Amino acid sequence: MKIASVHGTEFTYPTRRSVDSAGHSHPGPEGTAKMALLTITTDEGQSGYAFAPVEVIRPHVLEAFVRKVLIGQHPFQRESLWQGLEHWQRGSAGQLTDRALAAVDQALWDLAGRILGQPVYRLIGGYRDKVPAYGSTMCGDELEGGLSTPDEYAAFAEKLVARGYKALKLHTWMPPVSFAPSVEMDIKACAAVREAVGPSIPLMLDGYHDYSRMEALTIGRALEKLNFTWFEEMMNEQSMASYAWLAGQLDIPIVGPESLSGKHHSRADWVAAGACDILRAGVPGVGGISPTLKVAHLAESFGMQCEVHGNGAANLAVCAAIKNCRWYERGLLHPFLEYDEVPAYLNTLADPMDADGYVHLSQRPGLGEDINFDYIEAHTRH
Ligand SMILES: O=C(O)[C@H](O)[C@@H](O)[C@@H](O)C(=O)NO
Ligand SMILES: [Mg+2]
Repeated sequence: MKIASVHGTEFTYPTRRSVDSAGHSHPGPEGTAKMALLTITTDEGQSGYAFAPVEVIRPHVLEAFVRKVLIGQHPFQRESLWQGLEHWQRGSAGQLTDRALAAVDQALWDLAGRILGQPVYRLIGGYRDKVPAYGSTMCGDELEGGLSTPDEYAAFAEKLVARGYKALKLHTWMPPVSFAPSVEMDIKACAAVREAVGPSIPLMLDGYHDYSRMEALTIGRALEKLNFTWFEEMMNEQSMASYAWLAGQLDIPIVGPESLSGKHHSRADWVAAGACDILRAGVPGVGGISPTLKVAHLAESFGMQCEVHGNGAANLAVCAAIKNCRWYERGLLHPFLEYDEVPAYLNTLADPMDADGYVHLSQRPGLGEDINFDYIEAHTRH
């Protein structure tokens, strides 16, 4: 069995999510977005799939790098294929991104599951069949009735608890919001949510990502008084020393790194430097399911949790495969958007959550995404 073809299909789909100048998503008018579906097919006709941003797996990336490494190789040789792609990254002038490696690794895992007739979460560990979710809000905004005031965060938090979430994470206000960043507003939002949901619901803050050490310390001390569960990405993650300093000043667990590049390599440095109390890795951000597992196993070796960054079938599979991840990040959520609405390119949700706050793993072979191939075909940009 060998990999015979690799191709990307660019398609459009309707969305009400828009992205601000800092890359944060917010509700917006009904519009059209683009997505790509990566398909890796063997010489025996079996295919594995992964969704990715169009620019991540654009034709140049597939032709200049991915096909050179994959074509003619056994599809189960994932580690060798991943290492081959990582080798190409250094000389790619930034064209071969970690997210491209992630899409390829994800599609190879999906392919293996489809060929073997097994869900990927069982192939990579199979620790549990359902995972408790925390509701992860969108970043704050200036939309009346949205997430524009501490009281609106509090009202939304009550709705999320009523929906079944057993924990909540606030993304608060960030530029370009006119009054952001604001230490005072962040603390007020956290206090309002704690007041609204009561003392027993685990709460986390993932606010502005570039506070100074003293600003972060002020917020951290307030979160300790509010009995928050963790404090995430409050300073520039390129300064590991700042995180090590803050972790030494606070009792509340510091979570990271999320956005930092360097895959499992940089995360090993954070553990060695004591820069975080809980490690963080997401499949798109660290280059795939395979390196995310390496981060999770690294964390476990040091007695640490690894909280997986982000939603989606691949992140969910990792959460279900390992013991040292407490939550699945379900989001991003907003009062104006219905997260449970199935995207047009799927037939069913990748992460259905029951009334008790558990997300159940699909038993479909592969990553379990119920892909609407007819929709994608009909909306493909040729
Ligand atoms: O910074 C962002 O765009 C969001 O916060 C996003 O990364 C969100 O998924 C997050 O930080 N989760 O922890
Ligand atoms: Mg985060």
